[in-house]
Amino acid sequence: MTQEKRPADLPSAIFTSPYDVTGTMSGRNVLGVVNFTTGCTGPRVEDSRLTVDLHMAHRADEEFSEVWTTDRPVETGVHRQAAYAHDGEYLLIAGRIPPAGRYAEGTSAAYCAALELMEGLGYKNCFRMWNFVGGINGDNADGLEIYRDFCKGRAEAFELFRFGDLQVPSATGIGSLGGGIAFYFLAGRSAALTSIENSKQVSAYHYPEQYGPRPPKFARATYLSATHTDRTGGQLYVAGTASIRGHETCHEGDLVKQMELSLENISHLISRDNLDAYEVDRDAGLRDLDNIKVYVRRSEDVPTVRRICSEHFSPAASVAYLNVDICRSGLLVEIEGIVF
Ligand SMILES: C=C(O[C@@H]1C=C(C(=O)O)C=C[C@H]1O)C(=O)O
Repeated sequence: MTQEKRPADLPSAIFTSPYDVTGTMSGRNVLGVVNFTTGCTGPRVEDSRLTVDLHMAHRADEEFSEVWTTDRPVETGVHRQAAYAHDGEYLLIAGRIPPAGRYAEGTSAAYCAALELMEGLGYKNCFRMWNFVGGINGDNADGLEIYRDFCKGRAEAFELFRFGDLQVPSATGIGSLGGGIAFYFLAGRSAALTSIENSKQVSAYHYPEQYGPRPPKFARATYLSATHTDRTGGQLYVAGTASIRGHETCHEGDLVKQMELSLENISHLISRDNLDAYEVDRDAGLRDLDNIKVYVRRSEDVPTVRRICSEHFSPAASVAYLNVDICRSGLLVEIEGIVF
């Protein structure tokens, strides 16, 4: 971990054992604890701490917690079904849509509640969203794939909030082992953000209709900095990235090639070549990534995925492997991370 390098005015998170959350805080305040665990419960404020349980682990030995911390004092609260915590500069908000036959309406309502709260408290710059979708590749009650159903609801909520495509945050939309759909968002008050696309991929919000009635609305990455003029010292939040070129799934059935293309997509995304177009003066690489989550569809692929990751990521980086389904049934692996 490279926590000491992080500017105090930008958010930071670490991965830790769920049994050691308090021990690893070194005097910082906790904005929220996201548990990747063996069951899903609604987000809540527990011991004045925002706590989220996501059903993303098959066994106790796979569990971990992602802990967001801050130097500033934290306030927590509950708004409709969402629970949140904020420190005057950053807000973490989490919600959940319980298991249902259809998700678009519930997603739109839950997203609207969260966006409404963000707007009301003045955290208008949402820079990262994570979505955990139970039965992601299964069908809803109308025969529409659950991921596509979710995308429909999300697009509707963004429309209601007049959230333009160029403002969408980077995101992850990934399978979970149960519990309906759970999500958490990060938003800033005064921090500046730039949405970044990958010049080698079609923007997700422009995917053609073959992938569902409404496209997935997210950016490939967001650059978050204390001010608009800071084009060097900010953070890069890399969205869940898979073996997709243009808008097409590549290398179906070939794990190693999918890993290579996913890594290549991230390399290009955070390289000077791609960032130049956004006036972000950075040339980052895979070795700069931290808080990496690697989603692997087939459990038997995990050892190979681990080996390939160890060849590309810094040995100091935190990397979590999660054995869950991925938004397109042809995808075997997906990777996200943060350049702090
Ligand atoms: C892998 C892709 O999409 C996935 C789905 C996302 C979503 O719907 O929010 C975001 C990133 C990925 O987790 C992709 O389309 O490239």
